[in-house]
Amino acid sequence: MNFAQPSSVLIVDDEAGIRTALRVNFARNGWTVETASGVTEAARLLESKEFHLVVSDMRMPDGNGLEVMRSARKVSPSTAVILLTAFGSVPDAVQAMRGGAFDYLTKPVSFEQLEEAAARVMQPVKDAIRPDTSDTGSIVGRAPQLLRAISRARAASSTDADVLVEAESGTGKELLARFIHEASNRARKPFIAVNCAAVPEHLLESELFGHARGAFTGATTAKPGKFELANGGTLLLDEIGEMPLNLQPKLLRALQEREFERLGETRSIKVDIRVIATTNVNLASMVDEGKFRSDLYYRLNVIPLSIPALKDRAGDIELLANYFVEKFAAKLGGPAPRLSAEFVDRLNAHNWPGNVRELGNFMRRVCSLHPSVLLDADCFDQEFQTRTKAIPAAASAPLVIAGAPIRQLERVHLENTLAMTQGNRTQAAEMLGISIRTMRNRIREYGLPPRRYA
Ligand SMILES: Nc1ncnc2c1ncn2[C@@H]1O[C@H](COP(=O)(O)OP(=O)(O)OP(=O)(O)O)[C@@H](O)[C@H]1O
Repeated sequence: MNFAQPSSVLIVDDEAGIRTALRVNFARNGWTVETASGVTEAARLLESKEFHLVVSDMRMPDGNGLEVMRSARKVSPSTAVILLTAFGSVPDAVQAMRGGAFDYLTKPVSFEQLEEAAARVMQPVKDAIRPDTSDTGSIVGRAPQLLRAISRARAASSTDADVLVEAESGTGKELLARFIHEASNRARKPFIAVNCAAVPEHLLESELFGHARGAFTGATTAKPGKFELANGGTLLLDEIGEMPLNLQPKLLRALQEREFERLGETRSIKVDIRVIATTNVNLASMVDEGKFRSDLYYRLNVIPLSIPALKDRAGDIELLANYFVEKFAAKLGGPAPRLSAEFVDRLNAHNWPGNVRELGNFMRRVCSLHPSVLLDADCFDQEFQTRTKAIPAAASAPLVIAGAPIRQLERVHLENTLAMTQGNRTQAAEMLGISIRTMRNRIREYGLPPRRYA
């Protein structure tokens, strides 16, 4: 099925006046417009033609906008859907985002607002590239899937709902969480991050909820937890899949009631926060395996967001490589080297299992070891070989035959790298461009002997 040309939009609303007004305005801006008066008619049109954009009212006599969105998804997952929700209806807005809407707008909607949202569907590039060289708040990229994630994050930021970001390690989950915070009306309040995998299990409860003086050995003073410190702002629960099962009921209650007690205290503390949780393991399968409570999963997953892996973002590898080169050059105070076409080809040919973090680390190494005006194929090869060379012949991992499952390849790559670093996980994680906790997760997942990789 081909897209109707040029930019095509389907307007779904039971009010004829709104349909006409939107038809006229979209057409004036060069869009090809079709309209439907309800869910059934919309479904019929969606089956006959593919649209770039669907703008649908949320509540209609024969159904709702979520059903229109489902019909669109079924035939064309790439069609963006903007839902128009009733003024002040937070549940509608949250439902729209949960259902995967590109954006939602609150009625009464001005055509300018709608055109602005629609423009993001069609011309998202300039919107997403921010020439900011600080470590936060700048999400570089223009791949459509990334832009969609950013748009959804922007839409989520104007609700107060909790968000769950599921994506591979190093794809920018924390960056997206900061983006949501900064775009929200909590921006002037604290953004507090807790890495659930990095805090030792026995300290996590007090880290999150605080403790009274004397609550446990070593608790010489009372201390507030991250929930309290984030009051008014946003709490990031990074690597939520690492939350121990015994702590999950207390976390669930804190999320539901926004109320908890410090360890060793009976007084309840109330907070006003937005929680963003991130994970690079599939939480739904952890629920199936009984490792994560389903009620907590559903409570966290109010607005699901995902970020595509770097290898699936055509064009972004070069863009990011240039961004990192400029960033390092700015730090060192010199001009940024250019990337030769061969260098870029080689970058594009690699599959970056550690995603943007791995690319950033690689570019930093290349820039510091090859101070030249042009980074060419040789620079790439030398640096890449240094990373992958010297896998000891004795490495116990078997050879991988072409066509073997990717996971097998990853396992072997991991084993080889760990063998190369004599089992030093931190060093191996740095080389692979993944975080130490991802390394820990993979070692566990693949059942590699933990003591060898201390
Ligand atoms: N689109 C991007 N533009 C610029 N920098 C990025 C982008 N994505 C990621 N980065 C950078 O890559 C590094 C890793 O990003 P981040 O920590 O947000 O990833 P993550 O998915 O949370 O990783 P992990 O799961 O390992 O915690 C950071 O230095 C971040 O600034």
